[in-house]
Amino acid sequence: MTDTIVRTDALSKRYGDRLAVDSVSLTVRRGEVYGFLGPNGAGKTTTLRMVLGLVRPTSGRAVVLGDAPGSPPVVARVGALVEGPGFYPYLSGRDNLRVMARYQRLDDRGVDAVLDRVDLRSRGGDRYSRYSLGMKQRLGVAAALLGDPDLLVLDEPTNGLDPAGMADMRALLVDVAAGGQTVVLSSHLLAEVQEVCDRVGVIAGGRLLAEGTVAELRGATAVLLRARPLDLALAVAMRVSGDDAVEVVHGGGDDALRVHAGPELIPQLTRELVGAGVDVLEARTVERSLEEVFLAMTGAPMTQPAGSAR
Ligand SMILES: Nc1ncnc2c1ncn2[C@@H]1O[C@H](COP(=O)(O)OP(=O)(O)OP(=O)(O)O)[C@@H](O)[C@H]1O
Repeated sequence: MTDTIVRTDALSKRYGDRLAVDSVSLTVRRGEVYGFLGPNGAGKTTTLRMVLGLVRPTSGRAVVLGDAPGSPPVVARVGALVEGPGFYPYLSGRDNLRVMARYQRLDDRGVDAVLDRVDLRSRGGDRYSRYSLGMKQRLGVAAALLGDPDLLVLDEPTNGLDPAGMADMRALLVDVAAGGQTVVLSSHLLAEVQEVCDRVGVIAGGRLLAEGTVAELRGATAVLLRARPLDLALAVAMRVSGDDAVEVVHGGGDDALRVHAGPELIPQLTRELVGAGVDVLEARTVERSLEEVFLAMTGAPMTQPAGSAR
């Protein structure tokens, strides 16, 4: 069995003169939670739709579970939540899933199992229209889990959820991946992707800008140093770690040094600084957030203005 669950090669989609997805080549491996991250309009949904066989690529191709997207053997092994699922408001969550199970020629027994997995069993008899948004989203994941698929594709599964609902959803996705299923989710929320995903693909303007683990994308850690006097500290830090490895960072009237080095340099740095008569107020390691990484890659902030998320 191959360990590559999804592979796209130069996958592109053009709508009129707009290239919605521009030569995206990504790889999703078995058992991981893969985050497809980008601002609204970046091309996430279109890419996921091509991976699901719902949209035909203009050029390039996708291979899913070793086969063409949308082919019957692949469809049977993929569960998806792309755009709101069509649930009947007046039926209970359980009955909605029963309808879907029948539609997929699955027997009813799996219904309670998936309700259990999304922690909705005790509320399975309630009408869908009475569910909170978080419960509705979890029911959507339950529907995608029917038939025990190898791959779960979720478009913005936490969109619109409150922090508690997001935390529930994250825990659910980690649990799904721990059970051996592969999860691909899209999101425009960096913090969320940072917390839950093993690997991330960053997309903007239809192009895949980077792909890797969160740690790889953030790059090496740095040491943040608050010391006085700063100019003497700068000279010492440059002597210890090289001229190019030190920069002055300005923040709220409290300038500090950022030294591009790992935590193993902190003892030597502080020793030399103190030896040179510098007062060391703080020395700690810092990692770039994905937000900073995104900014460095695109020159534009990732965060959307409030209310612009769909
Ligand atoms: N059916 C379509 N016809 C024309 N243009 C489309 C169509 N679907 C998407 N687009 C355009 O393609 C671009 C990418 O859209 P897409 O929905 O894939 O982005 P996204 O990253 O999923 O964003 P969002 O989070 O807002 O859904 C957008 O500019 C969008 O307007």
